[in-house]
Amino acid sequence: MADLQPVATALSALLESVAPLEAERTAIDAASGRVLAEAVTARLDVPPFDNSAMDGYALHHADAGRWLPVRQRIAAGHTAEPLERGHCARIFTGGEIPPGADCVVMQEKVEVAGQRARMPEDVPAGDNLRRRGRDVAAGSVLLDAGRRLDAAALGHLAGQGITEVMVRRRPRIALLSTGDEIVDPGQPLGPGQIYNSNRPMLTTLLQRFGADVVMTAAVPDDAPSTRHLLGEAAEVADVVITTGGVSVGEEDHVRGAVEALGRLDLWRLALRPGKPLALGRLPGSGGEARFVGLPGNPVSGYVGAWLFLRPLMGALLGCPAMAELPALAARATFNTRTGPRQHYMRVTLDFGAEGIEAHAFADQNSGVLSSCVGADALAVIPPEASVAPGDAIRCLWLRAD
Ligand SMILES: Nc1nc2c(c(=O)[nH]1)N[C@H]1C(S)=C(S)[C@@H](COP(=O)(O)OP(=O)(O)OC[C@H]3O[C@@H](n4cnc5c(N)ncnc54)[C@H](O)[C@@H]3O)O[C@H]1N2
Ligand code: MOO
Repeated sequence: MADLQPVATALSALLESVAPLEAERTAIDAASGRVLAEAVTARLDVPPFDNSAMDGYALHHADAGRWLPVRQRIAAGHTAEPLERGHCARIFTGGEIPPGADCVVMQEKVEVAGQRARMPEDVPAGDNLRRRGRDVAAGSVLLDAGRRLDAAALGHLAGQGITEVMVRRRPRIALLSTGDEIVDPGQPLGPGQIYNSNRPMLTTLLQRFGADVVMTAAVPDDAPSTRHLLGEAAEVADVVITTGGVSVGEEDHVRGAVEALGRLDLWRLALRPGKPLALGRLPGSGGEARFVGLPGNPVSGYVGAWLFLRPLMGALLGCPAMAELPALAARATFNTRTGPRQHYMRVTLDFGAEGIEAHAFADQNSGVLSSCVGADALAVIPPEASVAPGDAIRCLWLRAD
C-alpha cells in the first residue's frame, strides 16, 4: 500500500457492492430530505378540473365583443352551473370553468354596468384557462425512485392527497473522534489541547447527506481503546467514521485496529488535503459496516466528507444524484502548482457576465478551517499541474444537497 491511490480508485473501492438500505413507510410531514424507495404514480389529474387562471369573467369565445348578462358567480371551491351561450359568469382564480364556457377575460379588460358586462373583441378559446391534468396526468410517474424529497417534490405529493411514502432508511453512522488532545466545547481547555471541530462539522454534513449519527465517542490514543470503540461502533452503525489517528506516527492506532477487527481496503490517496484517508470494513453482528478513516485535520475531514461520504450516503440511499458533485467550468484568479496529489482548493465563485471566476482562500493548509467557511466550491487541480490567473479550471459545487 505504498503508492498513493487516485481518488477515483478509492471511490470505486468504497462503493463496491454497497446496496441501498431497506425501505420504510414515512409520513410526508416527516419526509423532507428522504429518498424515495419506489416510484410514485399519480392517482389524480392536477388540476382535477378546468379552472380559471384569473379573476374575471368566463364566456364562450364566440360571445366576445358583446355586452353579456352575468348569470352566476363562481368562487374557488364552489360548483359551477352550465353556462348558456350569450351569457357570462363572474369567476375567480381557481374557480371551476362552467360547462359551456371556453375562456376567461381578466376583469381589468371588462366594462361592467349593473348585471351586464362588456367583453373585449377577439378572446381566443382557451384564454386564461388551466386545463384539467395540465400539471399532472393521472397514471403518469409523478416522482421517480431515488429522488430526494425537496420542497417541490413534497408539494407534488401533497397535490395528490398522498400522506405516506416509502423511503430508504437513513444510514446509521458512528462518528469517533480520536486524539488525546481533543476536548468537547463546554469543557476547559488544558495545555496542548484543542476543541473538537470535526464532530459538529461532520455531523452537520452527514445529516445534510441524509444520514443519522447514532453514536459519537472520543477515542483516546491507545490501541485497546481504539479497537474496543471501533468494535462497538460496528455493532450499531452501517458506516463507522473516525477522524485522526490514520497517519504514520506511533500514536496513530486506527489502521491497526481496523486490520485487527476487519479489513483495510485502501490507505493513502493522491489527495490534498486528506492523504492518509483509509477505507475498510468492520464486522458487526448485524452485518458488515463500512469504515472510513478521515485524517484529523479539519479541512481534510471536510473535503473527505464531500468527496467520499456524500457518494457513500447516496449509494446507501439509492440516490444517483448524490454520486457526484455538480461540476462548473470557471477561470482561476490565482497561481498554484501541484505535486503528486490532486488538490481540492477551497474557492468562492463570482458569477459575472464574462463567466465564473474562482477566488482561492489565501491559506490552503489542511489545518486552516477558515478556508472552508463560506467556500462555494472545491477547485480540482490535477497532480503535477500549474495554474495561472485566467486558466480554465473545474470546480465542484458545494451548495448542492
Ligand atoms: N511523518 C508524517 N507525518 C504526517 C504525514 C505523513 O505523511 N508523514 N501526513 C500528514 C498529513 S497530510 C495529515 S492530513 C495528517 C493526518 O494525520 P492523522 O489523520 O493521523 O490525524 P492526527 O494526527 O490525529 O491529527 C491531525 C491534526 O488534526 C487535529 N485534529 C484531530 N482531530 C481533530 C478534531 N476532532 N477537531 C479538531 N482538530 C483535530 C490534530 O490535533 C492534529 O493537529 O498527518 C500529517 N502527518
Ligand atoms: O493530506 Mo493532509 O490533509 O494534506 O494535511
